[in-house]
Amino acid sequence: MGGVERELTRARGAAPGFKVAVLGAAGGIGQPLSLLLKMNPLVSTLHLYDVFNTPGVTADLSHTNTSAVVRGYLGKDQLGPALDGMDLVIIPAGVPRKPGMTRDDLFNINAGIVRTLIEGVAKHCPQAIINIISNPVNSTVPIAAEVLKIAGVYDPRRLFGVTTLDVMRANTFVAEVIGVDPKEVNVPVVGGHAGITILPLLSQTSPLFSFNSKEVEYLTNRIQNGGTEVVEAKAGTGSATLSMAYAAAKFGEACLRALQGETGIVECAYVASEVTEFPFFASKVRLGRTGAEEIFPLGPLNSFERALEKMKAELQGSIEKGVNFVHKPKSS
Ligand SMILES: NC(=O)C1=CN([C@@H]2O[C@H](COP(=O)(O)OP(=O)(O)OC[C@H]3O[C@@H](n4cnc5c(N)ncnc54)[C@H](O)[C@@H]3O)[C@@H](O)[C@H]2O)C=CC1
Ligand SMILES: O=C([O-])CC(=O)C(=O)O
Repeated sequence: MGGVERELTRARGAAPGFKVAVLGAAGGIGQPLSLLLKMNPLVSTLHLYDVFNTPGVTADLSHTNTSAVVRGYLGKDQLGPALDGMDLVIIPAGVPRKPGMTRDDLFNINAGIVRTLIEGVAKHCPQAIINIISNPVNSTVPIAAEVLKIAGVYDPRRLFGVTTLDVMRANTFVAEVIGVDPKEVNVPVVGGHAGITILPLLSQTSPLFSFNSKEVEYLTNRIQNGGTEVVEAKAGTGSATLSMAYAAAKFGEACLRALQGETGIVECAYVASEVTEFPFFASKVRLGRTGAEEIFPLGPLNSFERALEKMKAELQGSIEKGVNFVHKPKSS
């Protein structure tokens, strides 16, 4: 960067707003997510970190005439500067699924990536709100929690697994069935973010609607398998990127609005929780200046939804796998 550019960047860096880092910014989710964040007036500084192609993505994005200052960081030596002073860190780094794979099949690669990135967060911006997108979310969030605990900076209110795409899918598919604008629909989706751990509470859909058993079965299946629907349609080239970027931008914005002091913001997310027997569970969360300020109980469930038992082994197993990963000796 030349002297004049540096001066300009420095001057613009003083604009009010939040500092946001995207880790995995050059990827399928990272690029459109970074574009949406660059368009967000709440963001004053946007740091793009990846192990690949961030100079190109940064140069490209920096030509959009919105006020956020965008800076690129490439490779692990630049992780520290990418994270210094960030208010919000969004993590879509890691490999996506191919047809025939489960999210858990990504564990062997993505667990280590998330551990390293969270070690960076613990060191360089321990106060930041963290939004984890990298799969398997049911395990990567417990991994992050353990890493933050070891570093002595764990605040469970600040750590979120992003499940907004499950809610967006639920709202979209329910709106199709009842014939309304998806913007008017809100379906809480609880549990986790994989297969049967994704539990849409169709009995609590707003506006209230009474589905017959065929509709419940169809909607539950479609919401639980929404990710696989995209993986199969993309036929080996990846998983949901555009819808996920939109979902992550929405959830990130909700976190920033809450940090700014807006009240009454409620979103579903996968968080440390005492709402069920599971130490991590996705449910409705009230966001505030300190992160997840209130986790709502599940509310009245019908007999279909009460089948939490069905997800028990899978969710508990994924959580334990994440915790154990951090406590076993590093292989490299
Ligand atoms: N939570 C959710 O609802 C969803 C989660 N995902 C998950 O998001 C993740 C990313 O998906 P895509 O963007 O489609 O994948 P992608 O492969 O297109 O992009 C991933 C990016 O991460 C980068 N990366 C790899 N190792 C890294 C490291 N150590 N540090 C920083 N960056 C690193 C890669 O260079 C790449 O640019 C996958 O694990 C996928 O399963 C995808 C959709 C929805
Ligand atoms: O299905 C995948 O692998 C990606 C994902 O989590 C989703 O789209 O919900």
